[in-house]
Amino acid sequence: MGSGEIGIAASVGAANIDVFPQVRVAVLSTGDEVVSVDDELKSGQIRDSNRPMLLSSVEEIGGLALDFGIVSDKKNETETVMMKALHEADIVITSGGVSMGSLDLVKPLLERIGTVHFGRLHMKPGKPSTFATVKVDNRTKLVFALPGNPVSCLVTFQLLAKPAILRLSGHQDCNPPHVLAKLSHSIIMDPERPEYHRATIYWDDRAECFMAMSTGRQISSRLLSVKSANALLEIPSSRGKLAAGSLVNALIIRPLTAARPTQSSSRHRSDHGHHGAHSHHHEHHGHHDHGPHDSHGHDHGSHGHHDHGHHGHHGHGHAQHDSHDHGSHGRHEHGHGHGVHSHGDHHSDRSKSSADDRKGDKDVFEMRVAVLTVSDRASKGVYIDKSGPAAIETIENFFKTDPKTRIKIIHTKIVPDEIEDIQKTLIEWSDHDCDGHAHLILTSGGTGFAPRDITPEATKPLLDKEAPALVTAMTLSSLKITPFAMLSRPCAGIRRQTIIINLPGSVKAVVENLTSILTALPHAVKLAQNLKDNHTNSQL
Ligand SMILES: Nc1nc2c(c(=O)[nH]1)N[C@H]1C(S)=C(S)[C@@H](COP(=O)(O)OP(=O)(O)OC[C@H]3O[C@@H](n4cnc5c(N)ncnc54)[C@H](O)[C@@H]3O)O[C@H]1N2
Ligand code: MOO
Repeated sequence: MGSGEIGIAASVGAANIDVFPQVRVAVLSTGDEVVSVDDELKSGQIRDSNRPMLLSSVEEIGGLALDFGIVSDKKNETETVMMKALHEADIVITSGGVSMGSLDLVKPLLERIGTVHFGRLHMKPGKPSTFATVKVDNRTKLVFALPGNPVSCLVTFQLLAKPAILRLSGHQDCNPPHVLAKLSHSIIMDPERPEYHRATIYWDDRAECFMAMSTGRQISSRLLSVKSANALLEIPSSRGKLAAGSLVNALIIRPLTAARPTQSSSRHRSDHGHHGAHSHHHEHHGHHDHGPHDSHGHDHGSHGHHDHGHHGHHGHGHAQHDSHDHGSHGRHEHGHGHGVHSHGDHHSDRSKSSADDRKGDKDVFEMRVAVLTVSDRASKGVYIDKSGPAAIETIENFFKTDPKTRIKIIHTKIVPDEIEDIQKTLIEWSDHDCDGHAHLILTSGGTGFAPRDITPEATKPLLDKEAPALVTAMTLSSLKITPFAMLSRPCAGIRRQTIIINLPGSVKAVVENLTSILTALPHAVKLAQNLKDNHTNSQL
């Protein structure tokens, strides 16, 4: 009952009315690596964000939340706590321990004590979500065993557990309400699973429609992707992108507010405003639908958690492992306040102010980047080089809102597909002995199968160490977009203190390949310079 209904009851003299009892929901976290928020965090451990998140989600919708704490990955302990929870609650919600690892004990336990109705869902995030019923004292109890990844946990709570709690609380309409919303930017779809993409929905007075703005990188360990999210966009599984301006179904998970979202969590969104119906809010800046503007959580996303997945539920190491990979993303959150503003906003003003904010900050790392375009025709002026500028735009955009990294383009050059020209330039840019060497050299072009494509052959002999995983990362992400990615033969590695990375020649491929590795580069560059990098939080 809301206040209106209470008023009606009062107006007819109904001082006492029959209501449904509060639904009792037990919440527990599983995992040896998981520690409570007030415990000291040791190496290999991760703070329990799921339990506080689930407890408050239950209370938000009127349930009675019962805290059953953290259960270690021991068979007996899991069973004892589960049985206690089942006795005391109508619904038990667990998180973690439901994928395929040898320590993922929850599913086998549920199979033993009850009926598992589903143990996997074709959705992203939330694939290992499990639902079971268990008969206790002749009453049927519901168990939602949700994935451990915090974002997956919250999303599946919204989609699976919340409707059940509402139903048992007596609500008739239990599914999340939905509206159609227009994407304020493009989104790269997941070729395998339909995705519930976290977004902020707001009404646009001028366009007279709801707009949906992604919360940024969608990897399921990154809790910042649920910050300020009031909707889950239903993104179909397919190849390619859903263009800016597309209408999507948005499931509302939190009340809409009157405030237009500020540009928050993602670098990917920094220039989206100019797409589609939303264009009047921004000064145009000439960027178009390139990769870095997409919200393409799945590229990173799937790598991240599938990797963990293969190790199953052996928590140790994950948290630490994660922190390098994902940690750097947290920094991008500082974009707050830049972005979707009212009329007359100057993009250039925004970049200036964010650059100014960072000026003089000792923590800011200035990454010296050099870009070499390798192309016979561009070097002769037969066509204008677009790939070099695309690489520059991609890297600059990516780090624009990163308070800790500033990009300085120190050289650009176009050379023909000649080993000698390429090597001469790479040596010059990396061997400059005083502080002037490039931290990062990106080459574009000459990585294919054509007879003149020799950039990798020119690069390889100059490297002191190869970095094949950078190439793997690029290949894996590009293969999701096109099978022709396998026809690129880049190499990457370190010469002295300079990281050199070959990128393919086409603008699209440059953007896609570069985007897939940028997140790791500041850390890589600092390591190559022998500089310390800070420890970061894997859930941010
Ligand atoms: N062989 C397969 N492996 C995995 C699959 C699969 O289908 N086959 N699915 C992957 C997907 S998708 C997900 S999601 C994860 C979920 O696995 P679990 O539910 O078993 O979760 P854990 O391994 O226990 O944890 C995953 C991740 O989350 C961290 N975690 C766990 N609990 C908490 C908590 N309370 N608060 C914060 N963070 C938590 C944990 O440390 C891990 O890093 O499985 C994939 N694998
Ligand atoms: O399905 Mo997992 O829940 O993608 O992260």
